[in-house]
Amino acid sequence: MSSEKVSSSAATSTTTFTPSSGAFSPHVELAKGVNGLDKLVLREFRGSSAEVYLYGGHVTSWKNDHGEELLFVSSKAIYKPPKAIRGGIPICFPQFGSLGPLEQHGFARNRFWAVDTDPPPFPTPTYRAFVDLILKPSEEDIKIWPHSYEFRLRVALGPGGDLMLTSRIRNTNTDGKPFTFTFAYHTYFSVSDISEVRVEGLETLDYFDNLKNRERFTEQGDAITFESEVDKIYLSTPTKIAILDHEKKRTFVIRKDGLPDAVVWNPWDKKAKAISDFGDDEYKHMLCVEAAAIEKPITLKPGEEWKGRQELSAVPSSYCSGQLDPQKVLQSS
Ligand SMILES: O=P(O)(O)OC[C@H]1O[C@@H](O)[C@H](O)[C@@H](O)[C@@H]1O
Repeated sequence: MSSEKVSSSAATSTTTFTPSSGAFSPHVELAKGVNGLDKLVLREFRGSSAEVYLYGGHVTSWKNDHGEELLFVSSKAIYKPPKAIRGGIPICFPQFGSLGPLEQHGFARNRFWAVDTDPPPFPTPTYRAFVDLILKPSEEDIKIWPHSYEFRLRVALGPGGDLMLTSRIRNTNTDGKPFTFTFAYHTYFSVSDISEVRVEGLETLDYFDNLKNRERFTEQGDAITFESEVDKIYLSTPTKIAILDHEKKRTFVIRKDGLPDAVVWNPWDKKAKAISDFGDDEYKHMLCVEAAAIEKPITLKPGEEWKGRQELSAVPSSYCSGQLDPQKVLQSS
């Protein structure tokens, strides 16, 4: 199946540790971030980089080989529990949004993850710059979501600067019980001006509109552009979605696997003012396009594992010289 559920009764052994400098490859460095929080900095030799906080297993920076930041992080972001960091790539698990009894977007984004020193083998190519993190429930977590799991997150930077996130979630319940979850990579892309941006790949699809009691609608045939608040969950989306930033002459391409849905969110001016860790005008410079599994929640029996992957590329303007042709971007492999 596309979400790559793998059944296995083999017990997995995990070693986690609090990182110290020198524990990683030359492409990965442990550093102190805001408020003294641990972060891992990934660097590729051409100059691209990424940063991941252990708090939230949260990617907060992705830069191309010119050192340009490709993700949006709010100037008002609070790097402190229980608030998730506003921007970058929060992980929504085990619940997307308010679609269940847990706190909004679940708790993975405001827990401290650990470095996984001995992850099970990866089916995807191993890049030089990568880090493996793991989240397991604490006793407190089990009180609010009574399940045992291992959530492994690999963050990898490709030689050309592509950013890959792979999540592997395994049910390790010993009581024989399955569990069910929804999931999203809540990626905040940095854009020059939201009014100049369009999204390709979601035309004609059905979506739930969060601003209209999650009623179901069908998108028109045109590329999606922005002139007011948007909060939609597109269903059964293609494996590639493109975000075209005309002013920056840059196209982001999202490739995804195991994540059929895509959330598109921009709070616009009024909602922006109501979000305490978000600047009043910052909505102009961000767009969330979130690879997700929401409409059909994932159920895992004990021993089963689910995998969900997203790969982000930023195609520079020269590549799209003249007119941007999203179809070519979408059709290329
Ligand atoms: O403020 P939060 O909890 O990070 O959520 C931000 C937004 O996240 C989006 O994914 C949701 O669709 C929105 O409804 C929500 O407002």
